[in-house]
Amino acid sequence: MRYSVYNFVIKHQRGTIVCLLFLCLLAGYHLLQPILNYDMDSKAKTEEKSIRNQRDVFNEISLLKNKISELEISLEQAEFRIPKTFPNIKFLNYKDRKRILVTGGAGFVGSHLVDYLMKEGHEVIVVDNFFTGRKRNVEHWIGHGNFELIHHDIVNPLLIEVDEIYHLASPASPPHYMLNPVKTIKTNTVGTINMLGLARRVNARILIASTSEVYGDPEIHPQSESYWGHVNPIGPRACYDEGKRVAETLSYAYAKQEKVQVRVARIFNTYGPRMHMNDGRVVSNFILQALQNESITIYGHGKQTRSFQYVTDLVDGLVALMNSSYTLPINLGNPIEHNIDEFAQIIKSIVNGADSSIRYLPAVEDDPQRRRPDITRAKKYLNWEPKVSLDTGLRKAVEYFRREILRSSMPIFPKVSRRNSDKELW
Ligand SMILES: O=C(O)[C@H]1O[C@H](OP(=O)(O)OP(=O)(O)OC[C@H]2O[C@@H](n3ccc(=O)[nH]c3=O)[C@H](O)[C@@H]2O)[C@H](O)[C@@H](O)[C@@H]1O
Repeated sequence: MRYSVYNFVIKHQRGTIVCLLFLCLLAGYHLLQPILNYDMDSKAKTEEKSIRNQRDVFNEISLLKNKISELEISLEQAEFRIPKTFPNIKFLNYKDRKRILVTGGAGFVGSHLVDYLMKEGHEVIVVDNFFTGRKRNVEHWIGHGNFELIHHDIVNPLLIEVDEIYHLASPASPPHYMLNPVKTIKTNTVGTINMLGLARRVNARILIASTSEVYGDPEIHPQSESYWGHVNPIGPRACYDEGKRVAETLSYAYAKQEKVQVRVARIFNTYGPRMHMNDGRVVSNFILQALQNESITIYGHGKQTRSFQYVTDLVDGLVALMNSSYTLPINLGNPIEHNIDEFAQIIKSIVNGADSSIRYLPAVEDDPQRRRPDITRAKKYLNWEPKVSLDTGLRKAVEYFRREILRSSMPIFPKVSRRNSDKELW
């Protein structure tokens, strides 16, 4: 039998091979089919997955693109706001360099004083609660080795080591100081006690920023330092007027009892760049109204008078007073007097194209009717008098407010390089 199968295979060699091949192919097909099917399934799935992945990647890319453009905007703003180099300063050796504290140093007057002291080469410590002060006013010094900014309310004690203190912290614009009268009184009384206490502890000389408002609605004209004033102790301005009067009283009590070296500046109306857009005082109000062709608001009859000094003149006076040996109060102001009606016309003539009408509003309660400093003392003891004319100063203020309006109307601040700009730091 075995022999016959063998013979049959030998005899039909080709047919047998073909049959075997066919059987092998059949078996192979059955064996490979699941694998082939699986491969096709997985290929489809992989394709689907890769499409999904591509979609995810695309979404992520557009999210990242949005993030990048947000970062680009922030960077552009930061580049504009924070110069990479600092304004030039003088070099002072260790012996001449003082550590100077400026309370309210991020405010309008304070920040101009900080610029002056920094440029002179001193170490300056600014303390501000940012109620009316703004970081922006001193940001060109942030990061400088001689500069320090402390967010602190002087109503609470402060323990630092300094050689001199300029105590300027307090809101000064009537709408601001009337907003929270209790806080205004606290700042000028408790805050002043804290600063006088600090001056006593570290044996520092302290300059107190007082005000023409200590004269109230004056019955003497012009006002000299010997005039005791005419203040309504319970009126809406009393929180500031009486607060500053107590600050002066405290200063001389500490001088007499604790031998603290005090200097007292009675500051008259001051204006210039870095005043707040919503400061509410006459200079900023009139300029902003004229620039925007809105009507100019005069409170009362407009015959009340003021004398306006440019901020850098005031800074020169403050520094001269601090460095002098004169200890009684000193008026710092510009003796050129204008009534508010005239002042409105002056602003209109300086702001090109201003077409504002004049609108008379009810008078402000207890508004001082005449104010002009007698600066005989300042001339005699400090050799100081204002240098900047009203026209020059107002043009700078107008330019500043023009930029502020532009700035507040733009989503991204205009790219203006302020690097090494020693002239205009605002
Ligand atoms: O600028 C300053 O340095 C002084 O400003 C204020 O004193 P005040 O003179 O009343 O300041 P303004 O609010 O600018 O008022 C000046 C005059 O203009 C008037 N005014 C103000 C704003 C306005 O829109 N329209 C207007 O007619 C006021 O009624 C006032 O008669 C502060 O009380 C002082 O401490 C500060 O030293």
